[in-house]
Amino acid sequence: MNFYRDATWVLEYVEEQESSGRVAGSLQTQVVNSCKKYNIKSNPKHLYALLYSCWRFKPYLDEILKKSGIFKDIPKKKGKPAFSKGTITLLVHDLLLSKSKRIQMGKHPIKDFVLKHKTRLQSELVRLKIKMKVTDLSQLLKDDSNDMTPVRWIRINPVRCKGKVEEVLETLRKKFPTTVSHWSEIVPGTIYEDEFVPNLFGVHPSDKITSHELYKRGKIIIQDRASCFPAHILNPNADDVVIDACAAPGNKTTHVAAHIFQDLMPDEVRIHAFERDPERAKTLHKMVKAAGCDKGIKVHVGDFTKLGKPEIFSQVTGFIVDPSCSGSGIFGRKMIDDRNKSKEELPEAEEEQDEIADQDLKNRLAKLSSFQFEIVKHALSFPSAKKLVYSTCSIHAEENERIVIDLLLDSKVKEWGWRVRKRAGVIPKWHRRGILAEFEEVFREGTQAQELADACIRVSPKEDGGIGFFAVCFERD
Ligand SMILES: C[S@@+](CC[C@H](N)C(=O)[O-])C[C@H]1O[C@@H](n2cnc3c(N)ncnc32)[C@H](O)[C@@H]1O
Repeated sequence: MNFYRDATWVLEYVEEQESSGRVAGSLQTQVVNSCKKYNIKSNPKHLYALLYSCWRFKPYLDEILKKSGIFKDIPKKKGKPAFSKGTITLLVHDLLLSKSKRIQMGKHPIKDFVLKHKTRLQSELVRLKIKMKVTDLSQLLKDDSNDMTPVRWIRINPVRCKGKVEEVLETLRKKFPTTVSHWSEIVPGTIYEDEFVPNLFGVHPSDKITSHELYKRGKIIIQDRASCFPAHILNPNADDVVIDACAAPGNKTTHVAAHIFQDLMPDEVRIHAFERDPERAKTLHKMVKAAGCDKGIKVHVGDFTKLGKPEIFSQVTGFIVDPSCSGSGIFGRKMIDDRNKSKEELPEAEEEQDEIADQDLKNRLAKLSSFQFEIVKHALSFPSAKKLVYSTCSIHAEENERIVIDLLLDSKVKEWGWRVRKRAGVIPKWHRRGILAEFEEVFREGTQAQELADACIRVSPKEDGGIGFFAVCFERD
């Protein structure tokens, strides 16, 4: 029973995150986060496997559960339902849809309750299969085997290397003796040295990194290439004081630290990392510590737009703003996004379903983009700030180019003297830039639209060797 109880907590956590529009990261991340939050003892891999399958089948499971009337039958204990709907859903999943078609627990009242409804549940499953014209519900699931990163990116963390980066390189060369000249040539056992971000390497996703000593000692950090772009573009030096406005889990924060402190142990706070979610802030704390930067980075738990007062942080010169976004560029979210699309009802008519999904997405993007605009604008109001990198792992223009346009048109942002840094200062050799048509809609004269599109960086998911991404740099004199 303990396993199903733990799985119920995880399921409820994921559903709560999803319904509040706060889903940050993949389902895997959600499972790990909820295990931490509830101090869950069950094996996260087993929980993920159940949740993954349950999540994929959820619209069909919901239909079977509804038609079977099982929820109406839940007995009451002290006036409250004796069994949780979430746990029943998981048990029914295992009974009808798992490989073994068995509920994996010993004798328990909730198991007896579900088994009492077995015949009804099975006949609803048969009815649904006939309605959907399939012999197995798995035929209705979308293929998400593509929803994986093509490259595992790792960067050397100089702060933990104490001036001996060369030794780490040596160890990496021993582990991966063959160097390839393009990330697309990576096969197990080979390594690629990135041409855009220093000290960044690509290896095959099947090569185990997390069990390696370098990783355990914080000397290497797993971080997607595109996610390394913001700190590389900001390029802070020892004189800078930086705010990371949306910091957890801390990849960009620790990368900023690598620039500011390089291979010296930090001895004073030069980075302020804000994180609104207390649970994610715990992960941030851990990552900062593991990277050896805890003396140089102060974590502030709370909303940056409220805690981060310009008059308090008047010495801050640079910003990383990487707020919550739709996450449409990242891997491992496909089933979350598919579920978002299909949660209204079962696909009666494809077109109707597409319309509902389009409207849902538009509403979600409208909410996200107004938050993204506000948080960047707040950061731009800091008196000594000279440079700010805004980024998302979204592929939608609403969260990317259109935020840049709205900020450039904002009277306060103009008054504060901000402009967009040109391509020459934003990884000029990177081939994929912002969407020109978005800027042309607004900036119709001369070459301004082209310059603005060129100033932005876009990374296409998979095609460019990792997650989908967007980055732009604002600067002023
Ligand atoms: C995309 S994630 C950041 C990833 C991080 N930059 C990294 O590279 O590891 C966005 C984070 O911002 C946090 N967040 C959202 N709104 C915030 C706010 N107003 N103030 C502080 N943190 C916020 C979310 O909880 C989430 O952890």
